[in-house]
Amino acid sequence: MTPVARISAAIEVLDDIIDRRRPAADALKDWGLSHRFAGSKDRRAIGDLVFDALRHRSSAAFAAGDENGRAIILGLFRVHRGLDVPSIERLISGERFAPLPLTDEERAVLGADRLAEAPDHVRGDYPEWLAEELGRVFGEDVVAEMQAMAASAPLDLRVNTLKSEPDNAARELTSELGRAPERPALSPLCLRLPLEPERGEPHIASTECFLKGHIEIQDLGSQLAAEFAGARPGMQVLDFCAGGGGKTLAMAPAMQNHGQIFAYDSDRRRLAPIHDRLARAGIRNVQVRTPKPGSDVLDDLEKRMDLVLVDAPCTGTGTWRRNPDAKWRIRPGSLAERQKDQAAVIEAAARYVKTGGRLAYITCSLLESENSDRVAAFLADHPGFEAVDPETLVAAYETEAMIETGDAVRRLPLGLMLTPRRSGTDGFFIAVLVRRS
Ligand SMILES: C[S@@+](CC[C@H](N)C(=O)[O-])C[C@H]1O[C@@H](n2cnc3c(N)ncnc32)[C@H](O)[C@@H]1O
Repeated sequence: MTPVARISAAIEVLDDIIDRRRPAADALKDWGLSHRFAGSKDRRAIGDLVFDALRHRSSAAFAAGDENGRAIILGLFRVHRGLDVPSIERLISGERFAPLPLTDEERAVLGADRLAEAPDHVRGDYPEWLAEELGRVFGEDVVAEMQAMAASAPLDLRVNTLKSEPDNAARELTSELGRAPERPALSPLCLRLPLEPERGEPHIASTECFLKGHIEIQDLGSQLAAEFAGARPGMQVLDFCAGGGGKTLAMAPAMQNHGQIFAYDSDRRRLAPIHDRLARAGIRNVQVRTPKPGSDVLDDLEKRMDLVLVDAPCTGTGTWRRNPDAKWRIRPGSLAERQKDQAAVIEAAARYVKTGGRLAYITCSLLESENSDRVAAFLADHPGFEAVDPETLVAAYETEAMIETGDAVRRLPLGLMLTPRRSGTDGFFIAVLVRRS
């Protein structure tokens, strides 16, 4: 396909997403099935353009004066790819399968550079109904924070210190991929591969480095959230919402395979991939507790844990860089559902914390109604728990990792927040509570 035919295809897919409220992945898959002549490079280029358009959907539509697929693509070129109107005209006209040439009206709107007058939620590309929530956490930084959330994300890897160490893993990866990973200052264990649209995402899962368990794919924010929880050698730890095991796999090396992690999730299908991942990583101190109907598989752990990690189900607003479709699909009803889940999950998890033990509450959400409010509500009902001062959490990590985090980690009254703008990570919230009685 010619580049301009790919633009037409992206417009078609976007219209399908918008008109039929379809998930982007489904619309792209269907387009591929009905256009079998398109090769893998075409599909990747069309997918990249569609996802980029979704990242900037609101600002691009505003700049082009309409909300359909064509307007969003035109606005994207104008505002986010820096093309002036004559360049856009040249880009889309003249060939077979090209979008129709610009109309006079489109030319005028695109040329007017109206975006500076747009409301915050348009300039920051987030849903209007979340303006109050996001304003509450970010105040006057809301547009800058959300613009950073609208950028695309790099691919982060965590070095598994049970099997390798950062310099070796970086060398190994460089020789396998033909490019050197970056080393983000916030963690000695993170290797980062910035996105290279021309080459596409490297297929990490087929590298020797990955297959031998030297590295894991994990956003730096998720790595840091596990670090702040503070798992140490010899501890008894319950990962209460273990899912596919991202946090368990990060905590086990921090415990140097000493002590015990119990990995549990109420959904056995989500837990399933953890077995292979543990084996590949050479982890020996994890017991997976798969739920069984009619039996309490955590019964013996009550009030025995040094650390209980609650990586709570949430709206995932902190992961919009990777999943821009989700930001336009989230509804108030789903936020309310998640808040109920969070209250239930933190309550259920607390019974396993021993006196003097810690309860770490983590979300990949930016919304205080899923973060500090949930922690505050729990503390109000459970006077035996108190929040660890966020400054203390940062200081402990800095000592352990031998780095200074500066302003990259934001201190909220009850916990820490990571964001793309500050920490160059997905958005995460982490609070740690201690059980005093
Ligand atoms: C954010 S995901 C966990 C991700 C995982 N910790 C990781 O790092 O890969 C939240 C998990 O909570 C689980 N969950 C939801 N409600 C739960 C409950 N009441 N008890 C235990 N797990 C629950 C979900 O099945 C889901 O896997």
